[in-house]
Amino acid sequence: MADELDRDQLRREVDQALGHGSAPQHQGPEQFQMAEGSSAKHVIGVISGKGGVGKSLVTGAVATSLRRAGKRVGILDADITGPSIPKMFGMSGVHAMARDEKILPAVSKGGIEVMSTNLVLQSETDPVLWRGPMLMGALKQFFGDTDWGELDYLLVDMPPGTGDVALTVFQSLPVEGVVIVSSPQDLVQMVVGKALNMAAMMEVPVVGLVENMGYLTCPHCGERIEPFGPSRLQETADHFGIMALDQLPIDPAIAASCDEGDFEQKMPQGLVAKTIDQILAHDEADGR
Ligand SMILES: Nc1ncnc2c1ncn2[C@@H]1O[C@H](COP(=O)(O)OP(=O)(O)OP(=O)(O)O)[C@@H](O)[C@H]1O
Repeated sequence: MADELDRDQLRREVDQALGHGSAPQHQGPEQFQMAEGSSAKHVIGVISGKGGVGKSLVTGAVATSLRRAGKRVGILDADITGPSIPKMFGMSGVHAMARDEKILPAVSKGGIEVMSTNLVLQSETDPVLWRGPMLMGALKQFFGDTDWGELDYLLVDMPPGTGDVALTVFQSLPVEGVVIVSSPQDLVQMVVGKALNMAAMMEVPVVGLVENMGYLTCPHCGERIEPFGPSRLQETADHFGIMALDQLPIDPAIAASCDEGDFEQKMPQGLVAKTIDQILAHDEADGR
């Protein structure tokens, strides 16, 4: 018994020494705040069950479409170890500046504000060899120490999968909805279920499902070719009880404009029309 008491006493001392003293055991995750003078009416995440399915492309397309619709738009590139947004928006070699202890986001030609690891690295080919706490610190700074100004939409390009940073985005940023991006193979393999489960567990509503690279149009005869078979977008969306949004083709011109940095200028009109309708409908329903 005496031994038991000693152990309790020891635990209290250890807790106190570690600063856990009398703090409640379950305080919940830290909520990141935007810097003074900055705000976002809507924070929307773009997620995927695995990498390389076109999540950044869809983030960029949604941002470009909202900007073309006259909205004030920012992109927080939370894909911290594999950022691809700056290149797409012609910001290769651009470095974020600081003013009054705040980071100034880079601004695209069309007026989209961007914050990304690539804007703070010496060179965009430098590998990001950061461990968990640094990744979280970067995310917190990108959200909270950046001079975003007053945004209508802050889009968050999430890291692929369901790792630490993705969970932190869900827990610490006021994400009001997520767009899920998938490839035709994901729909077959139900990889999309992983992303959906993460959103459900974090209690974040799903805007809908986008299928990328499901078909291509023959450049000679205009025929629609479906290399992976007929689309399963609607079937999968129905299965999970979410909305089927856009189907994006495999388009070499899109890939080229992402590489050349003029995606914003060259993006075909209506590429993510259903997604935008859905996002704006929510905006109108809010009366904002
Ligand atoms: N519909 C498409 N047509 C042509 N190329 C595409 C299409 N979608 C994506 N790509 C190309 O595929 C590559 C990967 O796309 P993207 O970076 O958007 O994927 P991601 O899911 O964000 O990847 P990661 O998970 O690694 O961040 C890019 O080079 C992009 O230009």
